Amino acid sequence: MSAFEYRDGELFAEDVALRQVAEQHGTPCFVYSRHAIEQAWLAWDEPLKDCSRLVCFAVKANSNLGVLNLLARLGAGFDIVSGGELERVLAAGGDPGRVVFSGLGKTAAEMRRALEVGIYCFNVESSAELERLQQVAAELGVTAPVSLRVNPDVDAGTHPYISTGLKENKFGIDIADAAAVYRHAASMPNIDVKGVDCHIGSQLTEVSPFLDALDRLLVLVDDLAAEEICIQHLDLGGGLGVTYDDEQPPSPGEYLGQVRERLGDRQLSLVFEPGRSIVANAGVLLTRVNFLKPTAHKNFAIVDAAMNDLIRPALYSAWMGIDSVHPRDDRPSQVWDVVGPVCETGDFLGKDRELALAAGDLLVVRSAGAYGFVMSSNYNTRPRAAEVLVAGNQQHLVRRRETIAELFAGESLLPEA
Ligand SMILES: Cc1ncc(COP(=O)(O)O)c(C=O)c1O
Ligand SMILES: N[C@@H](CCCC[NH3+])C(=O)O
Repeated sequence: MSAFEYRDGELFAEDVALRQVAEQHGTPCFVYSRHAIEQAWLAWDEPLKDCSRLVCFAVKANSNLGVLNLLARLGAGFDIVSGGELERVLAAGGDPGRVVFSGLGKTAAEMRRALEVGIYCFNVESSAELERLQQVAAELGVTAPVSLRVNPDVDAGTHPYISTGLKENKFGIDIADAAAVYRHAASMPNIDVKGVDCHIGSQLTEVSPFLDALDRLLVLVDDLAAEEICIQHLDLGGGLGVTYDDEQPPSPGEYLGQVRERLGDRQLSLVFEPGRSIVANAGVLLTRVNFLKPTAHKNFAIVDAAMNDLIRPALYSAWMGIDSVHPRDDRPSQVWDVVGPVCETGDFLGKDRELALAAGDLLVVRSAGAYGFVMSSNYNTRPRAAEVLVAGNQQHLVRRRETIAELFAGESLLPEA
């Protein structure tokens, strides 16, 4: 069963009509399917069942507490990139012992908190970060478990804004310098060298760049072993792509099979940090057509969701599927630009889409479960959308729509002159 299917001429999320979600919670609204998240999680976890592994959901892809709670109950670990994400994981019932901390700008306060709660590993991205972590760990009288995030200089073949493994990218430690940094790390009293890490980019639709990166990391692992620096785990990051349109990315099972083959008889635990491939196609953005505006040059469907709700089309020219919740064949279909009300020409959700529309219709933007709500903003003083998680015939409001008053909270007028 697919999570979002038409039944009797209207679109359902599991056993709930999306029309009903819109009536109950309004639009715009993100709707997630519990079943789809569970299935996507299993697609990662099952192929690794027989080995020492940690699958850490990349919280940046979708940090809703309900979603994190569901994944925590399934036994997921979490990949975080900020103190805020750590607190979300803890609030959602995640196990800090299954958390990896990525990101190239960790503050001393973030390091301290992560050490206090006992995370699984820090993915360290520079020598300067290593020095700071040593200092913070020494102040607390503990040792910090560390992987170095290595930049293997591999082209992920994805959008330049989400490619992270080339030497001109800001991420990771140049693979040519990695052995020296490991030697230094191994000599530090409060650093415990555990693993090696890389993440070469997001929305990869081929396995080969991952395998190129892996080959380079394995050379490093073997060189370090010869120096008696023992790497216990290999973290290959996230990055596996999904189908938005006609992409045909490998399944997690195919990808993991090829990775495991490459490892030979090395005794390495495996860590992965998938984000998009677990949640993207488990979510849609539900929106209502506010006005239709046909012009001599273009037809615009002005909907109540905008770039502040879903920025991927505006930011990466990303194509995301758009469908009617209740398609009608009694109207002619026409080609529409589906746009939001924000005062930017870049505020579109989709261009040149053939749809049979009338004002008041409900639409969904597909594949919006990853990098959707998490990248939303209050631009144009628009409240953030609600988030609903559907499970069978149940709807759970996992985040209510922001109120206008909340948008002002924390601001103040100037003192009187
Ligand atoms: C360090 C790190 N790990 C994991 C991810 C998750 O990537 P994806 O959502 O493509 O699986 C990202 C984002 O690209 C990342 O920067
Ligand atoms: N935000 C990006 C992915 C970023 C990956 C973060 N490392 C997207 O929507 O495709």
